[in-house]
Amino acid sequence: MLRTGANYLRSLRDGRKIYLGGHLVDDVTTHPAFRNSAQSFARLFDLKCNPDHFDRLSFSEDGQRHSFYFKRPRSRQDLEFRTAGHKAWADASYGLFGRSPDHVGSFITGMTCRPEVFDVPNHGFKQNLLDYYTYIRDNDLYVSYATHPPQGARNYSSDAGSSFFKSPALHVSAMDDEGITLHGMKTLATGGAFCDEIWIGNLTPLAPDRIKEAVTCAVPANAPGLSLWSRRSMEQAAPNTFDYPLSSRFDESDCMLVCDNVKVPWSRVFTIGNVDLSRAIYMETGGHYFGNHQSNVRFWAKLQLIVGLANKIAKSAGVRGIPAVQETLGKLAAMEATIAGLIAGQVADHQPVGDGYVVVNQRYMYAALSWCQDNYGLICATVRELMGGAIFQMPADISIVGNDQMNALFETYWSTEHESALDRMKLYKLAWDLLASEFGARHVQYENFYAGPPFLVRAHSMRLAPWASLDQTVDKLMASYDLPANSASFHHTQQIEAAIPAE
Ligand SMILES: Cc1cc2nc3c(=O)[nH]c(=O)nc-3n(C[C@H](O)[C@H](O)[C@H](O)COP(=O)(O)OP(=O)(O)OC[C@H]3O[C@@H](n4cnc5c(N)ncnc54)[C@H](O)[C@@H]3O)c2cc1C
Repeated sequence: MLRTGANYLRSLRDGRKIYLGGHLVDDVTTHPAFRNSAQSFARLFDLKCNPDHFDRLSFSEDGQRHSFYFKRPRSRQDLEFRTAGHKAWADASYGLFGRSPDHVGSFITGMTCRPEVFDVPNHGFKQNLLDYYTYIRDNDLYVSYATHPPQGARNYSSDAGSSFFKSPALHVSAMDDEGITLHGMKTLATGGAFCDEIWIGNLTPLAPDRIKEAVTCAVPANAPGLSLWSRRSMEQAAPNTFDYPLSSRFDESDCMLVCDNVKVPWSRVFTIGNVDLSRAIYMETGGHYFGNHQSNVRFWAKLQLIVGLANKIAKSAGVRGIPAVQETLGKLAAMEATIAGLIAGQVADHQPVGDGYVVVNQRYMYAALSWCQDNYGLICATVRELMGGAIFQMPADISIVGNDQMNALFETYWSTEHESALDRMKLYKLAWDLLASEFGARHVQYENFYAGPPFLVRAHSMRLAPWASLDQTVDKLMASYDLPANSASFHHTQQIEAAIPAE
């Protein structure tokens, strides 16, 4: 089934508990902190149902139509289909929704490509995963995830054996025949305000004694006892769309997940009590690779917006003909081509996974992730430098057009030969919102941390690098030469010099 935007919006009115400071949000589809962004998510759902995009954004299986990211790929063509779907969706939201439904949806799809990893004695976790995949696929559900302990948690001893578990980190506080009970806090469900379901897990490695935290499960966003503590809403802080075109419409939300005796039936539990397995399920299946490939594609869409903006800014400022500026634009264009190439390479050099499935090239995917982490801040700083002081030369806000006399002066003095004053203001307001506003600053932080801190992302490249073959390259070169022909006399001279006492 493919859900329409209207159907999706209706399902968000489900009594979920979202706190904005001390205020309980009654309905995210109408609340000024969330309503425009909810509409932007709804448009993604509508795009899938649009006949023009039908074949690109959905596929048929088991007699039903499904969203593209639920496709389990068996060939390069299948991978290309998935990548094109991610790109079309990311283009529709300009790469600004990091956790669009195809992110965690891809993680879960990737896990089902090697479900035997979930197979542990006395539990039906493998079947639970496959059933959950079918459930979210057939109902076209949007899943977000919270997979890290809260920062404060590392200062507590886990005290796993005691009945009183001191850490604030989310953990299993009880279990019975029906299922498990969750208590505590988890970091950080981006999209939490807008999703149907939340996947709870562990992408940060857990210390061996933190067994109670080693749980993987899924809960509906309106589960009794679950609350989402949202950061400040940038949508609400934006006075209008002209001055803040992105904050006002693409604020995807980041929420801490707080569980107060949340009951989870066994059918929604995927790992429990196994510290290593709770993390291995992502890396030893297709999960981490499909999910983060989506992130690479989404980044590419955002970079295309940024590089396009840089070009327009250079034209608007009348500096595009200057060689140094052209060099800067060339550097940005090369960066855009780099990420495009890294994405294409992942598909071209795909790898087998599980029983007949394929996954994007794992090393290239992590290389792209690492490259994005290293370069996003630099890219933003480069374009901000191109902007000069433009934003501060503009009137405070769009209310200028409401004053005829002032507006006439504005158009007289601020227009250029090729651009109206209003068009210039529109361009710079957009650039500022993307690169420098609170929304822009959040994106810098997002690109640096959403896949875990940089040292953890680099650890994946360390883990997968073909060290033996890299060493062999060095060995081969070193074996191609030896001691100099006159080495005997060379050593003799050295020995004599060493034997002479220093004065
Ligand atoms: C905007 C945003 C959105 C996010 N969305 C999600 C989401 O949807 N789902 C989700 O699960 N998570 C999400 N995250 C959480 C993200 O994965 C974590 O922020 C990340 O794992 C870092 O954890 P932390 O914030 O607790 O920082 P910490 O782990 O406390 O790190 C703080 C600093 O210390 C450094 N540091 C810590 N330990 C080490 C070490 N051993 N060696 C070297 N340096 C170290 C880090 O690199 C960092 O610079 C999001 C984060 C951000 C910022």
